[in-house]
Amino acid sequence: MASSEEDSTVEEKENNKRGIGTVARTWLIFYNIAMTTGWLVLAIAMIRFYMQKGSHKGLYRSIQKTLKYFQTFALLELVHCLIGIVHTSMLVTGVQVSSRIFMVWFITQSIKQIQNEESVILFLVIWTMTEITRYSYYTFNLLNHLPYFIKWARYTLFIILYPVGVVGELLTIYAALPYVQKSGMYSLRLPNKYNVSFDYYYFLLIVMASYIPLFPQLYFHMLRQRRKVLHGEVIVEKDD
Ligand SMILES: CCCCCCCCCCCCC[C@@H](O)CC(=O)SCCNC(=O)CCNC(=O)[C@H](O)C(C)(C)COP(=O)(O)OP(=O)(O)OC[C@H]1O[C@@H](n2cnc3c(N)ncnc32)[C@H](O)[C@@H]1OP(=O)(O)O
Repeated sequence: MASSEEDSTVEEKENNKRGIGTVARTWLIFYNIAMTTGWLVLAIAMIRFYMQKGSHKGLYRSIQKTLKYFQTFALLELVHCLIGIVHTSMLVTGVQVSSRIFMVWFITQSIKQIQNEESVILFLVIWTMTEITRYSYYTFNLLNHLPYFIKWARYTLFIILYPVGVVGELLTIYAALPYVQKSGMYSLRLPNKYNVSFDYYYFLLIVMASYIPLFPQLYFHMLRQRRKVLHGEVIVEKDD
């Protein structure tokens, strides 16, 4: 009896340390386990596909449903941030999540002709490695049983994976450009009843250019997190 009271006090102290209650903590454990499982399922599906077919052609088509579900669920990360159950920047999370959603729904899913590009497989593999590590890190951390190698992997692998993932994404958008230009998809030409014009082709060029100022912000954010978590440095974050 005394020991279970002690256990719950330890748990309460841990929750207080993180500044979240038991309900929020339970939800986050469930969410992170679900996301780890989702990305593991994707990893296994990709490996099985490649082993059976010996080619990446058709791989995206075979995993698209799972990818769409789990990447779209990541929108909940903005909600977590908004309601204050995770202590992270809304801006950084917003850029990260929206760029992924955009890649899945408005590029790879919308433009079938590019689904067999090597660059699609590149970013898929990189995202999968990242997310398995990231969500398992959060899960073990919330359970207060965090193996050091997962912590190390979470705050080290991104050094290589992040830029490689960005290369995969940019090459994919680049491959989409001719199809977008030819089809005029998602574009609005004048004259029309709203009297506005929108050219998706030029929008994609702007998106590609926006990686130049935005990606370093994410990368340096992660480097600061790394110094804080792996080296215990006290970092005073600017209010972003
Ligand atoms: C509309 C068109 C838009 C187009 C925009 C174009 C702009 C393009 C520029 C952007 C390029 C992005 C490209 C990207 O997609 C490429 C890749 O991802 S490649 C793969 C490599 N990527 C990575 O390694 C980064 C992965 N992403 C992240 O890590 C996060 O998304 C990020 C928001 C970047 C950083 O995370 P965060 O600030 O949350 O850092 P921490 O993980 O250290 O967490 C901070 C604290 O919050 C707690 N936390 C966060 N999430 C959870 C959770 N789910 N459950 C529990 N706890 C959570 C965490 O524990 C920390 O708490 P504490 O400090 O108390 O320990």
